[in-house]
Amino acid sequence: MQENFTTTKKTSDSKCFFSHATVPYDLNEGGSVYGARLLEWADNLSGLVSIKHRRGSVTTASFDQFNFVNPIQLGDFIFGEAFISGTGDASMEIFLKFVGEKSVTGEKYLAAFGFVTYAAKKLKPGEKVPKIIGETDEELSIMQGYEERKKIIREKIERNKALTEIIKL
Ligand SMILES: CCCCCCCCCCCCCCCC(=O)SCCNC(=O)CCNC(=O)[C@H](O)C(C)(C)COP(=O)(O)OP(=O)(O)OC[C@H]1O[C@@H](n2cnc3c(N)ncnc32)[C@H](O)[C@@H]1OP(=O)(O)O
Repeated sequence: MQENFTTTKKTSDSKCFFSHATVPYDLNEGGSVYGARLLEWADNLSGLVSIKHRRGSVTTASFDQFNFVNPIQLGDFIFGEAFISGTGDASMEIFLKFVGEKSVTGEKYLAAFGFVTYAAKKLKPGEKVPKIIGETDEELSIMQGYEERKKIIREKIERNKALTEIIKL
């Protein structure tokens, strides 16, 4: 019998949010938030988004890019947001951003943003991840660049094949 897969979903079906008040445990020796803490939150947030989008198991394929724009200081609030910004057959690209906020003045700044690719696991024969429909102006603008980013990823994957041949174990 033919399986009936959900073929399209909206960004709001899977969008996820993160909020946190910076504590000493988050800091590097320079007194700002340790980059790897942000990467951990980013991986977790994008994992949730991709699971909600495909409603099945997923794995992180690549941090395609991650940009640390401004350091986050002790006591600042951090607000994260992530949504599906493009889909392939088995892959989901997640855009995410972290916005810092001074807890007393409310002043906001862009702390970091990036793109992470997740791959769906255990797809059934003929199944693809659902396509994505953007809803806000910001989502639609970011989604416009997906095909160009995917082209770069395909080229990277090809180059990596050659690299993995020469990496010594
Ligand atoms: C049921 C649920 C319960 C859940 C319960 C709750 C749990 C609460 C979770 C909280 C959220 C935390 C989530 C943490 C998630 C980890 O921590 S995952 C751990 C780290 N990641 C890994 O260990 C992955 C290791 N790598 C691999 O397994 C394989 O290399 C991969 C990534 C699956 C790719 O395998 P492959 O054979 O190359 O697969 P292939 O079919 O060629 O490619 C599949 C797609 O991935 C894309 N892709 C492959 N490599 C790359 C790359 N390097 N760059 C970009 N795209 C790539 C391909 O282009 C392709 O896309 P499409 O063109 O089909 O759309």
